[in-house]
Amino acid sequence: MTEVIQKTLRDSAALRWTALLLLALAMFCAYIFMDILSPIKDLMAQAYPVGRGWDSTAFGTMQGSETFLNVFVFFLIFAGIILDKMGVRFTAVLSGAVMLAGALIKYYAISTAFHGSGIEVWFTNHLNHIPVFEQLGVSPFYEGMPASAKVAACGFMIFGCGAEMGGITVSRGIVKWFKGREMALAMGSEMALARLGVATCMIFSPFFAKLGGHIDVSRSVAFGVVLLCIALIMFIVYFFMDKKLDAQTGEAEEKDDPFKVSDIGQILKSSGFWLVSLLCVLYYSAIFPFQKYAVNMLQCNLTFEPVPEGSFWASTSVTIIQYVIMLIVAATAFMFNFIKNKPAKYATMALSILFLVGYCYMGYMRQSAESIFAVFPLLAVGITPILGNYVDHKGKAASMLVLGSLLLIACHLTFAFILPLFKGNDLGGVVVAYVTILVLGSSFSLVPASLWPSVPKLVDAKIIGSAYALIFWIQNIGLWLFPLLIGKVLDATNPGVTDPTRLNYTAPLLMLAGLGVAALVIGLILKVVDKKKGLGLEEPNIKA
Ligand SMILES: NCCCC[C@H](NC(=O)[C@@H](N)CCCCN)C(=O)O
Repeated sequence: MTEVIQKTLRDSAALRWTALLLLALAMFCAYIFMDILSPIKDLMAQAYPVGRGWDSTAFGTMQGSETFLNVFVFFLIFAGIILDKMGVRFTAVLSGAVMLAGALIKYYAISTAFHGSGIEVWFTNHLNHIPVFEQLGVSPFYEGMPASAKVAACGFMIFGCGAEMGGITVSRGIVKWFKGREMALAMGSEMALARLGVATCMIFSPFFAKLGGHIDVSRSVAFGVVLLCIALIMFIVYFFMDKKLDAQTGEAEEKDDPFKVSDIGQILKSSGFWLVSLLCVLYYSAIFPFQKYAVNMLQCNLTFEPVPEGSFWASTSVTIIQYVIMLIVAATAFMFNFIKNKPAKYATMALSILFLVGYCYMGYMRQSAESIFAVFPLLAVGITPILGNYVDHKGKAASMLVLGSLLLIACHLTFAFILPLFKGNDLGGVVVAYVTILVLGSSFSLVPASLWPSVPKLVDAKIIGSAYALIFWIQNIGLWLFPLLIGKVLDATNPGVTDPTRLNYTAPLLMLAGLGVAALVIGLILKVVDKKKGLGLEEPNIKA
């Protein structure tokens, strides 16, 4: 008698990768919105109608608001509980709707309709002091903050809740569909698409703001809002796939064996969980906050020759060509994971490296810090899935965390002490900058590709959502604190410097290298604990 094996959606590679694509595309859109105003800080500083009159403090306060509710109102903890109680599909759609609601508020604050409205008058006169937060010294607004920045910050806080909720939901969704299969490759691919989102935003936000020769900053935000509508649609389509999967497996995770708040105690008792969380906050605090200052750090340490107006290197078409090259690098690097034939595999890799070199050359010819730093997310796009694939088949996640921290330290020290030696040496400085950024990009692939897929090895599947939420919450404290600290250290170590391209970045870079040292120590302890307790972090995800 032939046995009939019941196949579910996740047994089909095409369908589980489709589920991943839906989740990853939604996060791609979310990452674009996260940084939508970052590349147009200079435009936002100009007076209305070109910009909105935001000085650096207003801009920085608005940018920092993304993590505010997650950290200080513990929203992420609630998000984790919602995820464990309600399941992946419900939370995915909820996070998409919350992101969109926050984004619409931010769009309204920056639109021309807000200017001169009653709401603008109200916000100008209110919310300058919020006693409960002021006592903690963490007020989200300040006296004199432009009303548009305040309302945009409110929207961004709400968006941040949705985005981080989306982040933990997607992680849990990937565990649900890929556990025991190519889980790290799937997580690596999702993060690669997120990095592509950052690069897309860096290129297209200024493009939309300046479209047609007439500056309108709200167009950039509108572009982000449209993408978040697409993100919500992706989550809704995923909802139906996930529902079908549960119907097939009969898992109904939210009904059987329901989550209890007391389960969180179980997570907190795991030493592996604490070590991974600490490593996460230390490592990411030396990366994401640095990303916000990196362009300025390069401007301070490199010498750029202005590119003549009207030349090819100053044109819009070069932006588009660079973006297309970026997509080719990403696509060829991704294909590398799936090609079995060895010569074809290495030919694809060579092609990817060739286009990467072309991309770097274009960055150099454009003579701007932004175009040089744009290679940072690109390298992560290319190699995060490759490293994820390695973790799936060979393991070694804890060793990769140690190596990633070592590279992080080396890069920040190079930026602090070696790069300034090349000031005035155009080509030498750019080569040192590119090599260091590329090494930092490898580190930024090693750690995420090994850290996130390790979490399911540390806690029970039933409470994985809360575990991811707790890690994100701890990480968000660092993401809120370190951009502020970098600014303060910069001010303290550069008294009287008024030219923003002449700042000395040694002290903040040393602080970031210090975070790397702490992450390295935690990584080494994690390796010891892993061996002693048999956590399985060095083991492959796919057992032959
Ligand atoms: N499925 C998501 C895995 C985590 C990816 C990770 N993102 C984060 O850690 C976010 N909490 C922080 C995003 C902050 C951006 N402003 C990543 O490596 O991107």
